[in-house]
Amino acid sequence: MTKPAPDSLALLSVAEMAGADEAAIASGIAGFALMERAGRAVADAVSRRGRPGERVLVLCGPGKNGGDGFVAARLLEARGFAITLALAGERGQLTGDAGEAAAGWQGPVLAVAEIRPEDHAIIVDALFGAGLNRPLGGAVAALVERVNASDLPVISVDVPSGVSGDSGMTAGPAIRADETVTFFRLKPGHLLYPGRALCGVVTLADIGITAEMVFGPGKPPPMTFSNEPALWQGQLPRHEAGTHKYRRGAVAVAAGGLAGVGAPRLGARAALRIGAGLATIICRPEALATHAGRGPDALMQIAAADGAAFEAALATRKLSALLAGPALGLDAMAAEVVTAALCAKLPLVLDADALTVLAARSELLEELAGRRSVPTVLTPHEGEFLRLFGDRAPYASGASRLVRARTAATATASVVVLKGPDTVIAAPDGRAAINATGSAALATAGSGDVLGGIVTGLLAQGMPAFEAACAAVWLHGKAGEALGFGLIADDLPEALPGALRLVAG
Ligand SMILES: NC(=O)C1=CN([C@@H]2O[C@H](COP(=O)(O)OP(=O)(O)OC[C@H]3O[C@@H](n4cnc5c(N)ncnc54)[C@H](O)[C@@H]3O)[C@@H](O)[C@H]2O)[C@H](O)CC1
Ligand SMILES: [K+]
Repeated sequence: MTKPAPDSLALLSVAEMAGADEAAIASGIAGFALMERAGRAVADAVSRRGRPGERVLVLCGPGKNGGDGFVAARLLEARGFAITLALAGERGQLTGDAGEAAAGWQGPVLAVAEIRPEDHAIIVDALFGAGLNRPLGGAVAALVERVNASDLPVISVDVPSGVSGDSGMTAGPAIRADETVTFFRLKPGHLLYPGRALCGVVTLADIGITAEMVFGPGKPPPMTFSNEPALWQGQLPRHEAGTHKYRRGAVAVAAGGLAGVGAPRLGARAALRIGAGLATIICRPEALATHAGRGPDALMQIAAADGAAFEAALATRKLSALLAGPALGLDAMAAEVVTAALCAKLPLVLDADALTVLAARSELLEELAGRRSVPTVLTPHEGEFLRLFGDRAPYASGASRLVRARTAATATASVVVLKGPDTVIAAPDGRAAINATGSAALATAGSGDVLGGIVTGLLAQGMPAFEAACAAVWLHGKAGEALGFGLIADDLPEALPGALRLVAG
């Protein structure tokens, strides 16, 4: 059993965050005390950006997000800022902690239609947070557009108004913030686009809720994480001094013919660079000479003329993991290779063409579900995901990437890496992680082939599938960051030793 992931990386859904609130209150902290601390954290963020005397516009909504705003307004006025407070809603409707916070505000409460954002230096967005339950409309939507058009610095409370805390998605207008102050733990919406971009810098404030209260004995373990080294570093392969190449695992990469020689080699090189002891390309006979003529010398190649020969090649080699997909082809031979790959009891990564082949043959998808006991990782990008799972709920591209990846992982009994600028890694057991490393520089031909090779290389060294996929995505991103724009996929394997040094214990 792998050691439990650190709760410091936990991401909490809106509902889980409400549970954290309740746990804190059950432990004896008054709900209003939480709001006071939340409002203070917001006031501190404004104080870091502005100077007393400056005009601050505080936009409050009808619920507790607005309550945080009322507290922040009161504290900022006491610090010498000139506060304009506007309420989207009726003051008489404010109840509970928000009503108490509003009662603490002695200044005027304007209507949304009365204010001019442009007359201020800083704007606090305390309109909607965890309670957003429909697209912003009417006067509030118009206000959001005016705030965004003002180009003034905006500090959002909890999440930018209009952004879903669970998915990061926006169904209508949404505030574009320079900074978002949130509480206790991040939400998925802080790391999933467009929410991640709309948040600006996310500041995590301690409002008195402790890990003990939320993750302590008897509480369910966290299942959603920010993809950071602490999540998998302990499972990275370690090689003692006396090791040898066979101990470091042997990778095979199923390749196609002459049409795509480069892609499988990128995967194989990445597997070697991440630490696999051996890598062999199994290609079609017409491509053998081409593969043989290319470096690195550590890379071997053999030919397989059909599915049976491929299966025999797998059976006669002491392999530890297999990558199938990069430039595999989409013809009958490719389908035979994917079938053989699924039937071999080898840790397996399916990428690119193998996913397209899988999508075209539903019987193979059933084979996948039968591989419960063998580590299997699928690494689709958006298009491959939709081809595999269809564009219907809950897989549809309009749904939360977290939900989509999780559902796919359960359906295929495989780890699913839904690639993108906010790659989500989901395991069949319900765990999921959202990645934040990398940059647009990685959107280049062959980048995915390298990622597939890194995952395969880590599986070959015995790393569990979910942790191997999380580590691979993180390292791939870091390699891309180190190289920056101008990188081509060929550079990525060579940048892996540097990325590994960031996490080498
Ligand atoms: N531990 C914590 O996380 C703390 C969180 N706090 C703050 O509480 C809010 C959540 O407050 P809640 O009252 O549940 O919801 P909101 O204030 O976000 O929304 C208010 C209300 O608005 C209605 N509504 C929803 N969507 C729309 C819409 N599109 N148009 C109009 N009206 C809408 C709906 O009825 C909502 O109930 C959280 O974000 C934190 O900021 C605590 O203050 C501190 C501890
Ligand atoms: K907000």
